[in-house]
Amino acid sequence: MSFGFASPDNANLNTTGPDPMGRVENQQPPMKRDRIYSLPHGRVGDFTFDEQVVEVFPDMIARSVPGYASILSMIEQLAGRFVQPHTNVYDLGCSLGAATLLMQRQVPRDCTIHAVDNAPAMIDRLRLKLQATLPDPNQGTVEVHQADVCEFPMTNASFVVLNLTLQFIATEQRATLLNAVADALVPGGALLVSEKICFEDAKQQSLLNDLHHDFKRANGYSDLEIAQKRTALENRLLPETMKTHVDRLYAAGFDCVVPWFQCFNFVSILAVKAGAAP
Ligand SMILES: C[S@@+](CC[C@H](N)C(=O)[O-])C[C@H]1O[C@@H](n2cnc3c(N)ncnc32)[C@H](O)[C@@H]1O
Ligand SMILES: O=C(O)C(=O)C[C@]1(C(=O)O)C=C[C@@H](O)C=C1
Repeated sequence: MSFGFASPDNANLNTTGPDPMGRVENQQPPMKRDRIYSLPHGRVGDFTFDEQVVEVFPDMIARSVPGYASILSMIEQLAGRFVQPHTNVYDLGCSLGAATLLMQRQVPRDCTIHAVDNAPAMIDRLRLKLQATLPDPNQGTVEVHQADVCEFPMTNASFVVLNLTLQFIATEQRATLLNAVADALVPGGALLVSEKICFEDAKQQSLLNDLHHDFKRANGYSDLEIAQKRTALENRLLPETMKTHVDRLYAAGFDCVVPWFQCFNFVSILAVKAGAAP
């Protein structure tokens, strides 16, 4: 089945590489296709961000998350708006630094972007990627940290990104993490949270789940791949409702909480701290 939209599949991602947004550019190395769940697994283990996943991650996320490239593009735009001079930017659960590298284009040299992830394979690959990039003296610097975002100290932050990361944190730890982000933000600073969500209404849940699976099928995943990945994520990716997210962000002390993006069961929310930027 093929649709008219520019899916990662019809963008021919096998022969050319992605830029940080997952768009096609010729100067990048070829992106490896995700075939992790293409053959039957005797027992499907819990999903982990290990070497095997890291190897195919850009292809996997682009073919699995509807709107991923759009969200990344807007993260760059939002960084341009919210990052304040002499502050820190945090990319929590940075993976291979897709958001970090886009934000860096908007972040002045007196700022530091802290790219944080607890998966050693992700961090090793990100460090190699950064070593291969010539630093631009006009842009902010990137510091890479292999750490648990729930324990990572944050201070003097103007923009914080949790792009598809909160969903992997134990639900009982989420409020503490969001409170820490709200405390670390300067007045007028902002947090962006992108998540897979669930729905209280059974019909909405079933419809958007089906539409997500149609999206995956249209991007070349088989029913077996979809089913096995679903099993692998069952205890690892724990979606919550939009109301749970919004209420918890207000409870953390944010002044304005607004869902700005939704594609099927994936959303992105912007939460702004009160006060004017100096
Ligand atoms: C779906 S990926 C995030 C994608 C990435 N933000 C992007 O925009 O391309 C989730 C990431 O969160 C990381 N992660 C999950 N739990 C974490 C934790 N407690 N501390 C740090 N990183 C975590 C995983 O290792 C993984 O790289
Ligand atoms: O929900 C799914 O089926 C997914 O594959 C989603 C998802 C995510 O949202 O992070 C899960 C694991 C990978 O990181 C890439 C995509």
